[in-house]
Amino acid sequence: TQSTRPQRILGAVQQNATRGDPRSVVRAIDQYCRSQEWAMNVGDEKGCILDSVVSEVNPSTVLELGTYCGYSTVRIASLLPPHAKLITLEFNPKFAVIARQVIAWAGLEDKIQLVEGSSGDLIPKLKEQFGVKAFDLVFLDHWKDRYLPDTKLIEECGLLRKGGVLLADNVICPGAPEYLEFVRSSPRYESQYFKSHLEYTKVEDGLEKSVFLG
Ligand SMILES: Nc1ncnc2c1ncn2[C@@H]1O[C@H](/C=C/CNC(=O)c2cc([N+](=O)[O-])cc(O)c2O)[C@@H](O)[C@H]1O
Ligand SMILES: [Mg+2]
Repeated sequence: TQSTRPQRILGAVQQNATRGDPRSVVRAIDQYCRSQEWAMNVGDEKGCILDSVVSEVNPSTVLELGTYCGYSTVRIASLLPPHAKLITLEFNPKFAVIARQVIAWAGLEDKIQLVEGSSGDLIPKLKEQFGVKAFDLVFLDHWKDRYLPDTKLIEECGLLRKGGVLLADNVICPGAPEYLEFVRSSPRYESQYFKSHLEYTKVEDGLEKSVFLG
């Protein structure tokens, strides 16, 4: 039977990456998606910007919205300090199954908690169910029309600490215009655009980093 793109991405990891070596997992996915078939991973170019923001924030707790195959999940977690935790939300069970195997291949199960369900349902439960106090970093990479409602939900639930950082992928392509307008005009955020390119292409895209001022 025909395999799916996420299954083929997992295959590329299992064939080309070293078990327990997260950066080799990231490299294997980028090589596959650049040479064989495009996929919506944040990718290697924007990934370097992601790495620099993660290293600068040096977060203890990270929230990722939209796991997909786990590329950015592994990329972020590979840079976290020893006791830091990353919670990633994914509502498509078929993607979650793949992402769990990619995370396991990278040997990062202890740092990453993949929770299946929709962000709108799960965000209000994160405090009580997962003992989360507040996030130091949120990486938004799910449906683009959910960026703004979920940001407001995260604020309402008191899940973002003062000085906490929102980092949003695809603010140009496919684009998240309402989100961008909100974080750039709100006095409660200090926003900065990192110009780059859509993964594996020459099309313009970028990341928006927004510091929550409380
Ligand atoms: N509310 C929610 N709660 C939990 N999981 C959710 C969710 N909404 C979506 N998801 C999951 O997040 C991923 C969607 C990403 C959309 N990205 C994109 O559509 C995308 C498109 C392009 N592109 O078209 O060039 C490039 C990119 O970098 C992109 O991220 C999928 O795995 C989906 O199942
Ligand atoms: Mg993206």
